[in-house]
Amino acid sequence: MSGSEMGFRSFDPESSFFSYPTSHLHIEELSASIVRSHRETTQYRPEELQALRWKVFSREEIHAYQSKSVDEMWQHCAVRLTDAVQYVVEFAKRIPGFRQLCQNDQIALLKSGSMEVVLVRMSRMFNTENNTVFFDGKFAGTELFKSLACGDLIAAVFDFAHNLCALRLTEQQMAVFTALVLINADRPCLEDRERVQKVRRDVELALSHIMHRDNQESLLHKLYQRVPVLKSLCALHIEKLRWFRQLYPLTVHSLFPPLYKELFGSDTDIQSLTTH
Ligand SMILES: O=C(O)[C@H]1CC[C@H](C(=O)N2CC[C@@]3(S(=O)(=O)c4ccc(F)cc4)c4ccc(OCc5c(F)cccc5Cl)cc4CC[C@@H]23)CC1
Repeated sequence: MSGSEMGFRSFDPESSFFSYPTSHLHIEELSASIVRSHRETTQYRPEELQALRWKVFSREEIHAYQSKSVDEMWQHCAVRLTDAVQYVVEFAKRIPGFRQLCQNDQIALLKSGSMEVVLVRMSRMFNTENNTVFFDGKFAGTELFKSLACGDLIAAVFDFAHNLCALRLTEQQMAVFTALVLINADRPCLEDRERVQKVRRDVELALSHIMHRDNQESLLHKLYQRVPVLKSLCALHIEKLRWFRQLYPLTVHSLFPPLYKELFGSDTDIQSLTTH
């Protein structure tokens, strides 16, 4: 295979232009557009979160959350999760290559990956010094979520956020990592797996390019190690939702956001995720 077929323009001795392998330029552009999409579709900037870092809930406020009924607190979190997922849908739509995928595959990737991206994004909202997460305008510890009656899931969600937050990813690294979490050719129900793999390949190159540039290649394997934990967290969430729906079928049916039910309810077809 010749250089030009591999996407390399040969050096032209006449012109002063020393050509980069086009793939490098393409990867640079891809990284920049993913970072821009991330910045445009996250609800809080790192500097805002930094400024709010020590704004924690008072004992009375925590008690108020703990006094909520199970179904009320579940509904509250379901609404917040659905809101966060909508930002992830916006993020996905702005990733070059994602929109070129067929509608079915865009929806399949969002259905299986959006919760994982939200959980990765949550690590930006975490304070490892007092083990709290930004929630409803202040930082909250696990005890605030007691009325959800799923302490093991909450503990696992906090644990994941803590470990990822401890890696101190930059916004650029976080942006490209979330694109990688989303664009996964092993997801179920994909029509054109090859196409997804091709888009993923470029995002993988973008992540290693950024980590190399930041001299933090050692973080790459730590990041890849966190991915299976995401999968188990989402499985645990679905398991808890089944338990919750048995107890409170009406709450789920009439008070949970339709998008939440489409994403996390069992095999309902997706209406509101259509990404045109
Ligand atoms: O876009 C941004 O910038 C950010 C905005 C804020 C986003 C964020 O952190 N989040 C979006 C909503 C929220 S949360 O803030 O409500 C929250 C909930 C529990 C926690 F321990 C911590 C936070 C959330 C909601 C439900 C959930 O699983 C489904 C679920 C359960 F697990 C358990 C019971 C009921 C339900 Cl339904 C998991 C998470 C984790 C991510 C959290 C992250 C992205």
